[in-house]
Amino acid sequence: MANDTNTVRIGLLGCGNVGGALIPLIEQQSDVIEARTGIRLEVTRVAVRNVARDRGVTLADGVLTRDAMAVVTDPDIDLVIEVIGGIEPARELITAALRAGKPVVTGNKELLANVGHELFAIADEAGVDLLFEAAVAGGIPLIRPLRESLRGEPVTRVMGILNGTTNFILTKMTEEGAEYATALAEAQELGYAERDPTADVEGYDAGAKAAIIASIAYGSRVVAGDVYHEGISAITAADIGVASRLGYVVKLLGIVEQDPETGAVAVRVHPAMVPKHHPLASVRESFNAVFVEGDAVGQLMFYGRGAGGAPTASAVLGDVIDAAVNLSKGTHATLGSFGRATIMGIDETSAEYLISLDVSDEPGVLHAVTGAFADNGVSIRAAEQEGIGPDARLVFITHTAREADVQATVRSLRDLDAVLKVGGFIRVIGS
Ligand SMILES: NC(=O)C1=CN([C@@H]2O[C@H](COP(=O)(O)OP(=O)(O)OC[C@H]3O[C@@H](n4cnc5c(N)ncnc54)[C@H](O)[C@@H]3O)[C@@H](O)[C@H]2O)C=CC1
Ligand SMILES: N[C@@H](CC=O)C(=O)O
Ligand code: NA
Repeated sequence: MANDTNTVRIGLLGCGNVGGALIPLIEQQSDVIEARTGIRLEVTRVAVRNVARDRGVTLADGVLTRDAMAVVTDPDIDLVIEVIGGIEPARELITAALRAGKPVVTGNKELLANVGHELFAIADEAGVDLLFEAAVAGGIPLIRPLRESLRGEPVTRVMGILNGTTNFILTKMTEEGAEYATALAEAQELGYAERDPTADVEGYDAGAKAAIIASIAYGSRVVAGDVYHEGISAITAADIGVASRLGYVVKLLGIVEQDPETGAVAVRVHPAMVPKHHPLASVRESFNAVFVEGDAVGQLMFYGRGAGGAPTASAVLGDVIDAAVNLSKGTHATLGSFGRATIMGIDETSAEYLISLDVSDEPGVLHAVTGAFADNGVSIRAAEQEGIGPDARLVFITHTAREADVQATVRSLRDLDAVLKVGGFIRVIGS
């Protein structure tokens, strides 16, 4: 912080969807922020990859540079915001900023879910903030409630829609019959998707967010590699149609649970059929929603814009103000020290399952198929036949069953001569 003024001079790394929305927001709010905190925020330097690009924000001469490390090490910079994304050079830049005693605000879930523990240790050692509300569920305040308000809560489960891009795609496919590729292109155009949208559609982005949530909710370190994930790229219009006919919508869910006896943590991301009456079913477009369930507090739901430049910039700015106030007082927030979590694999989790089968039209098929379920200890809650003759398809929904048993059932079904194809396999959550 400049010695003789109340101005906190910000070095902004990245000026894309988020950085580009943050600059005008800071300009618009700076008088209010100063009146409330006594601190004036000033975006002093901005690092981007391509300085020639028109990014729709007006910056004074000399503010833009391609050299992000020069911004971090500039003695005129008090606080650093990282909205570049990816592991490197973000990791190197944040490390350098923290070691120089500069608080950092980031929206980079990929980085935090992989090497967050290393960066938090450096921040603690340096006695400065590393804040990241924007990294999980964009503009929704979730990290602060989890780490502050719910600190003493025995959290049993956190479950939610954690990726705006995939929720946008699924909404367009469900409501408008849009093609997957067209809906993805629109999400990219609207600034929701990651630079490489594979992270969104294959569940890595939601997985990174789920790992961060698990670490904070259970106070033990969960990393991206611990998360089981399936994305939405294999979801077809037919899957969405079957789900709809049966009274469900398809959502990409992140689920974080702890075994109350062993303390082991299971973190998974996969498409799921959610009953139409469930609150998560009504979460549309780029909105996110996160259910937190605790023994004492019961059920909480956090809802709002999980992606997009302006909502994410809002979360970044909240952190920037906190970090600036802490800097002026010589204090900082701390996450505490996290040991490594014991991880429970997907095999040990439970859900209901929809399994659909293309079968041959011959006597005894139903008997053989239901036998495969029974042999593996999986009980059937509902069954129906779609079509007749050679096009017949059997659709089953199980009672709650262990994933390992259901996977064994699917293997048994594939071994049956009468089963031509296991055409659909999707977990059912929230019944
Ligand atoms: N877009 C969204 O809805 C959300 C994004 N985030 C996160 O915020 C971060 C930024 O996201 P977006 O703004 O959407 O990305 P973007 O791709 O639109 O912008 C990235 C910016 O970083 C700059 N950049 C890239 N490499 C650089 C380098 N080596 N040196 C200097 N500048 C460099 C680019 O020139 C660009 O200005 C990512 O970590 C993302 O996961 C988090 C929540 C929501
Ligand atoms: N690509 C992400 C952006 C916010 O985290 C998403 O679609 O949710
Ligand atoms: Na958030």
